[in-house]
Amino acid sequence: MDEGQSFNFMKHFNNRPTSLKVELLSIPETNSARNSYVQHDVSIGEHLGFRNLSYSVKEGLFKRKNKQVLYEVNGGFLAGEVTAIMGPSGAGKSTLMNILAGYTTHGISGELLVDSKIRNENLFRKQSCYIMQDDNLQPLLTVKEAMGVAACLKLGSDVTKEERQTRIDEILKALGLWQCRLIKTKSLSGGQRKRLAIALELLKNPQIMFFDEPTSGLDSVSTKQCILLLKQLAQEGRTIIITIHQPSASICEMLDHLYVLAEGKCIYQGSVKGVVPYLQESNLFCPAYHNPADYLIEVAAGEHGEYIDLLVSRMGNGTNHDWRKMQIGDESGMQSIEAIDKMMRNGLVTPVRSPTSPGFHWLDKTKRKAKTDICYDDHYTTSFLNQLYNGVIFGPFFLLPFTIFSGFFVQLYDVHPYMRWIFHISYIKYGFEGLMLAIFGYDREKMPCNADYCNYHYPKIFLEDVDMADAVYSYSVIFLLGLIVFLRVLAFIALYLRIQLRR
Ligand SMILES: Nc1ncnc2c1ncn2[C@@H]1O[C@H](COP(=O)(O)OP(=O)(O)OP(=O)(O)O)[C@@H](O)[C@H]1O
Repeated sequence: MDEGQSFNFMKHFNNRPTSLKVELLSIPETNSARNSYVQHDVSIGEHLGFRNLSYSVKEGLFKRKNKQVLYEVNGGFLAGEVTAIMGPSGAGKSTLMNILAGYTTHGISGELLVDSKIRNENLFRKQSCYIMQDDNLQPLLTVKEAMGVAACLKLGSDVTKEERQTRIDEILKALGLWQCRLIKTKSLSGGQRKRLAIALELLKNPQIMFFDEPTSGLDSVSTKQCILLLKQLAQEGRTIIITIHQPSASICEMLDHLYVLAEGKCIYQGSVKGVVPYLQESNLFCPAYHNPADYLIEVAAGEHGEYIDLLVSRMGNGTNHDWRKMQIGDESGMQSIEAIDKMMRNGLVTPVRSPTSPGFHWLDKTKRKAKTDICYDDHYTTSFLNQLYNGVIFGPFFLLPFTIFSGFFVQLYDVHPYMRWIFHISYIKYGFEGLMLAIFGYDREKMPCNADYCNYHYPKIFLEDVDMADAVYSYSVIFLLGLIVFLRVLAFIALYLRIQLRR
């Protein structure tokens, strides 16, 4: 988070003392804290929910006019996830957040739920915290003093001084604030201030944490680390809800769940992966290279036409949870990971190091792509280069020389001897040769000819003409299989080196 100081706080955070880890409330097995590939069944896994939630305020002279801000919105946020409430300015994000956090209590109708039961507001206040944009830190206190004051106020009298101190130390170390414990809060950087605000709240170990614009005022690196920290908090079983303005694509990918408001209604709730296909079904096509979150906000702001009512009705104003199911990784990825998981359990496959090791990744990729790699265009666009736009640029570069020197356009003895080697490594040549031999080779009988003379009446003549009379089918098969193995090994080495370099 903070430049210059290599806190490496995420490492500390992962090794957090068990005292800071939350005993899950009654969060059912479906929560994603344990497995991001699990498909969620909101009806049983919902931690924080709201039904038909409306909010209106009185405004105008003598407060006679009624202004509706939220219109019977519904939603459910799971423990173990980071949920981002998004929407254009004035959509009702802060209003919804304030209601959910229990800050706004008047002018509301509808139900607020915890674990699918009407929530007890007193209990909820103890279980939750709200971290505002403005952190309100006392400028003249040091980090440790600020924690000490907060601990005296938040922890009950049954907690001894020593226990308080231990807890403070643990939290400061876990959040990478230990090195700056003696620094006055006014001298902290933006990222450190944000972490201190979280540290203060962690003293009472809340189950549900609300953050109003946690990334505002942070640079991109600090923003990323802030979201990572929130993800870690979520992975310990907490329900994390944030409001965020136009997250970058990389930040967006880190969010588990989006809840998007437009004009006080819900136009989308679901995974980040679901945004593009969801909009496509309403004929809203997010341009390539455009951040889907930005596009969604543009749609919510009405920049692409009158779609809000349609999206609200498709989303059932927040009752539709279908788009939650599109989790990280496409379905084929999920299936292959599940298959490899199964193989590992059965002892058929042993990972090189851990499920995130290059061996695992390579094996997974190999398995996932095995069926489609036979087709070369898929190979160069998705498997080899992995990105469509890279494929468009580099694909022809790799494909064209091998196509030209495949034996279809020019033949071996027609080209300069210096260039003949390309024939011998052209996978298209071997594919083409194998195909031709399978069709016309092996003493195939004469082909039908209705004219007086057919040059290729005898398939052998055709093979001689295309310079394949001496070609051997098994060589083609061996070359192509060898190439697949070679590329796979190369991919493994590349992945391995990449991971080694990162360490
Ligand atoms: N107490 C209030 N009195 C009058 N209008 C209000 C009140 N609270 C909210 N509103 C109105 O409700 C609408 C939604 O406000 P809210 O602050 O929730 O929007 P927002 O999505 O958080 O916007 P921003 O991103 O700009 O903060 C706005 O038009 C706002 O003026």
